[in-house]
Amino acid sequence: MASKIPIGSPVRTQAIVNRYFVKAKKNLGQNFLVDQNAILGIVAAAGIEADDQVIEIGPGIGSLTEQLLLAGAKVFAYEVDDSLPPILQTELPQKINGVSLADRFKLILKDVLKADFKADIGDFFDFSKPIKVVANLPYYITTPIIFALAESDLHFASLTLMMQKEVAERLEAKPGTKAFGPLTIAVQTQMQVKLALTVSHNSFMPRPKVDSSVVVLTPLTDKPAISNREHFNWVVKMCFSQRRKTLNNNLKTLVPDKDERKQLLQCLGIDGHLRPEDLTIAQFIEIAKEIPAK
Ligand SMILES: C[S@@+](CC[C@H](N)C(=O)[O-])C[C@H]1O[C@@H](n2cnc3c(N)ncnc32)[C@H](O)[C@@H]1O
Repeated sequence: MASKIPIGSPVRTQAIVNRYFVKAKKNLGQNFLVDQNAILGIVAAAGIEADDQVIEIGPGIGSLTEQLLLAGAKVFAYEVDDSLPPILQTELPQKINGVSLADRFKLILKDVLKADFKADIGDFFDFSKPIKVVANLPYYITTPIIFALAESDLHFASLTLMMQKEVAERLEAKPGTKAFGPLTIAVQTQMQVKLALTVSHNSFMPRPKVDSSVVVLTPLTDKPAISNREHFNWVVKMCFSQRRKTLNNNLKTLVPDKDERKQLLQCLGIDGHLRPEDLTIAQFIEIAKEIPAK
């Protein structure tokens, strides 16, 4: 039996890939982190402290998981690739500060988009305490998982998520910019968005085509009142249906009558000649309130 890979080794990912002949599965968004600075950067951005309860999405071969455990977190992980758990069970530290791995780490083989968090996690976590989500996300689930987490009834302290740089830019965009759109608005009405770090594509194995960013999302304590979120998201989507056209044009589907449209915009004090990206989030909330739900 080959000797154990040292805990916290900066070449851990490469060593595990070599030892277990791991072939990254493109269809599962497998881009394993090889850059120790990036891994430690994610743990720092998440502000992991002893006994933090962390949900990790896609532990892969455990490069990030190991550092979460060493920082003192208790980790519950969702993974879909059934070839990986045996590697994790062998290569993760068997004891962390005198506590056994089984008491600090639990994995469920399940698509996180089908998660029933409280039922899946059971008594592994104390749900009266806040939970942190930390993940180097498989890119293909970035948007749906953010929506699913935002809608879940778990008490989150924060979501620290690695994603494609371009998606991160959309999340933190300001009005008046090209990146500002329905995703920005859906997220910023629920969470504060902070860009923590940018990670070069060279930090992954295999190397993706584009760079990534780590974003920290923190639930807003003072969320704007949006009574029907589905309706709100739909109105916003319709307002952006033709980005290059004016708001007045985009509103035609929602308010077909020209005079009614004019009156609505006048009443709200919004210039119909503006492009949708030039409106503020507060203005979208006002528009949605005036449009009857389907
Ligand atoms: C980008 S890799 C990250 C691996 C590891 N955390 C790292 O940073 O090196 C994404 C991981 O998510 C897993 N995954 C893909 N789709 C998933 C899903 N729907 N639910 C849970 N895990 C998923 C992949 O198998 C892979 O291990």
